Amino acid sequence: MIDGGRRDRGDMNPRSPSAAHRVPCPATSPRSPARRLPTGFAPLLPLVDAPMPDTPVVASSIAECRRLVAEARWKGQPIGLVPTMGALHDGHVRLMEACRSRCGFLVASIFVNPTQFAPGEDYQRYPRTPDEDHRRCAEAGVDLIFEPTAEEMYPGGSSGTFVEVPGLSSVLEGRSRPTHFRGVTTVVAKLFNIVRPDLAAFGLKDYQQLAVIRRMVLDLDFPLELLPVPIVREPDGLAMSSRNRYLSAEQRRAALVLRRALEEAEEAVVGGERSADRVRQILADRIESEALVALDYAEVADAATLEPLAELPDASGAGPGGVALVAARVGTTRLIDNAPLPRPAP
Ligand SMILES: Nc1ncnc2c1ncn2[C@@H]1O[C@H](COP(=O)(O)OP(=O)(O)OP(=O)(O)O)[C@@H](O)[C@H]1O
Ligand SMILES: CC(C)(CO)[C@@H](O)C(=O)[O-]
Ligand code: BAL
Repeated sequence: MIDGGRRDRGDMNPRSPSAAHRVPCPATSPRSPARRLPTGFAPLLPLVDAPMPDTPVVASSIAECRRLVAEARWKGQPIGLVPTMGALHDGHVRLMEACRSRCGFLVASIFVNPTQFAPGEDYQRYPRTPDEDHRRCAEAGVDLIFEPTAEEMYPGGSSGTFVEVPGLSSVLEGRSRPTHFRGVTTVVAKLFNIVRPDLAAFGLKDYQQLAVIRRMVLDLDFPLELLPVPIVREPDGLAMSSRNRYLSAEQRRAALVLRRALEEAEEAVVGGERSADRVRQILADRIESEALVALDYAEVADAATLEPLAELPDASGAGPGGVALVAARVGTTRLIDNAPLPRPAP
């Protein structure tokens, strides 16, 4: 059972500074007024072995991560986990804040997972911003950053075992990225086994990813609660994404068409449209009207099973109803977005 908010981190100092170290907390952080030390001391902070309650510890080994989480669990603190691939933005911070408010000890993992990238995808050039990531984690109240190397997670370079959720993994994103979700579920299963969280937060921006992970948790009896977090958008509506930084100013403007298409689909359904095909057409027409954007898919699916709908379920029924999901390329950058569709009046 998750309860919490209580933060007792006084014993969190790692005994082995070589295996885990503390993130120097920014002097401006509201969380750590006691840590405003003279500048000259800053480089020594990771080596100091005295309690420093408001800064995350960074563990790069599985053993160290397990040891630190075990200490917190032993103290009765509910454990929260936010898995990320780094290049953190406000969407990630929202996940951390949502999880923070429900747990006593918050772990954020930062790992660009090679097994979810196909050859030719952007694994090598995926943005890596460790210093800024650590600063954001500190501000968001993360207690432990788990930041392993690829060799630590996949000794020898690959995994001998994969976790797969067939069906759900092969539609939509899975059609364009056939090995993607197998890599996601494998690494998330590993993270769940390493951290053994009570609560794990995932963003609704990656709607299908959450559906796949939910199914894995159910089928493999992971003893944890999933916390879905709504999409965080830029003020102009673009869904925040680490990959947005690949976009030129012109592409950034063009990418707004994804959100506009979703808004038009919602408006059509509010106006009484029941045909999923017509809503798909609205999505596709809007996205294809933007010359810099190449549509990958525009789907209207059941919000729980992700099966394509023929008709949008009306307000006489119960349950989640429909969801519109879109993916497109803007130059070489692949972006996704989605929106729940309201239930039209019967
Ligand atoms: N705008 C957002 N709103 C809510 N959650 C988000 C948002 N962006 C990412 N997340 C969530 O953060 C977690 C980590 O995602 P990830 O590190 O891949 O970031 P990302 O911005 O989605 O990157 P990418 O550009 O590679 O898709 C996932 O659960 C993801 O759904
Ligand atoms: C869940 C995840 C961290 C697994 O690598 C990744 O797919 C992501 O960042 O959404
Ligand atoms: N957020 C999804 C990670 C990926 O595209 O690989």
